Amino acid sequence: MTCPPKVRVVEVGPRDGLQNEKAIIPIGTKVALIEALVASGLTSIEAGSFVSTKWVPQMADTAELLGLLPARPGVRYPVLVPNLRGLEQALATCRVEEIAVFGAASEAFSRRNINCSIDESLRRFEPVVSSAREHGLRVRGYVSCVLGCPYEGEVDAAVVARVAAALTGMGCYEVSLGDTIGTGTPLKARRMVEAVVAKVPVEHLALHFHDTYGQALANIFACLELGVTVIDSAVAGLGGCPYASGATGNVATEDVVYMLHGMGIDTGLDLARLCEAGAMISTALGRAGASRVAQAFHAAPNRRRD
Ligand SMILES: CC(=O)SCCNC(=O)CCNC(=O)[C@H](O)C(C)(C)COP(=O)(O)OP(=O)(O)OC[C@H]1O[C@@H](n2cnc3c(N)ncnc32)[C@H](O)[C@@H]1OP(=O)(O)O
Ligand SMILES: CC(=O)CC(=O)O
Repeated sequence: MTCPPKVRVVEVGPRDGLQNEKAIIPIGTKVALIEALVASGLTSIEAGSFVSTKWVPQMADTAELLGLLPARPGVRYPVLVPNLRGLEQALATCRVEEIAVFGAASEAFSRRNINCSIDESLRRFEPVVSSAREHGLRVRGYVSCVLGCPYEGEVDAAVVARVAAALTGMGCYEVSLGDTIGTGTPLKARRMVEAVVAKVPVEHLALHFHDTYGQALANIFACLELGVTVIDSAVAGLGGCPYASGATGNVATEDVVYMLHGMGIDTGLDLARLCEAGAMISTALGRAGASRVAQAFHAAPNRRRD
């Protein structure tokens, strides 16, 4: 098997991980989490979203949060932006270097999540992407429901490829492929990425897999061989989507990094510190983290963690 020598991990815990928490998380806890993630070597940490605070109240403090994060050369705190209003808010913080627009490969999910059809969403994103780029921001794109939809079931990989190509075409430097409800399995994931790679160069793709059915690591493994070198994950396996009932968290960053390091793939990350960040937020949330690697290290504290 040929795998990339190096993989970039994009941490989405503070946004995707926390957006679905019922109790409002104190801003100090979010800052402490992000600081702990920075200490582990992460350089791309998705910090929040500029979306309707009625729809996702947990992200209502995003502007204030960004203002509390020290600027660090080489570290970015991307935010989700669904429309021009969100972009204005992001630009007003003077802290945002990168935004992400987020579409879907399922009509029903698109309507529930952002209240418009797939084509309407792409039309809506175009001025957001061009204006963001004019302001010097990097823009990432997401496609949700790439391996299944909570409302429609099966999703056609050709639609995933079409949406990913549209996002790339309008100027997204990278498109992250979201298995929002974690129903994917390895061969299906591989075939989906192959369909996308026929339209978007693999260097512009990232994997964003949720672990609802415990398949995320296997799915990532299956896609690494295709040349994908960017993986989204959330420390302690935090997460879920408010519009995908029953979906659990993202694949845990600790588990991804353990697997990659075990395969000789460099991430530049400190696994022990990632476990500390995961323990910190799990304690704050009052529950055990979902990372199997962190649990194993906790049970055998003298084992090497690199
Ligand atoms: C897979 C994932 O995890 S994706 C991430 C989770 N999902 C999300 O974050 C999506 C949340 N969805 C939303 O916020 C909404 O669907 C939107 C804003 C994208 C679109 O909603 P629409 O109702 O079509 O927008 P519309 O322009 O009509 O505005 C509706 C309300 O939202 C407000 N609004 C619109 N855009 C924004 C924004 N970017 N930030 C804050 N408020 C906004 C409007 O002011 C209006 O408020 P009001 O009801 O008090 O008058
Ligand atoms: C925007 C996202 O969070 C992507 C997904 O999980 O579908």
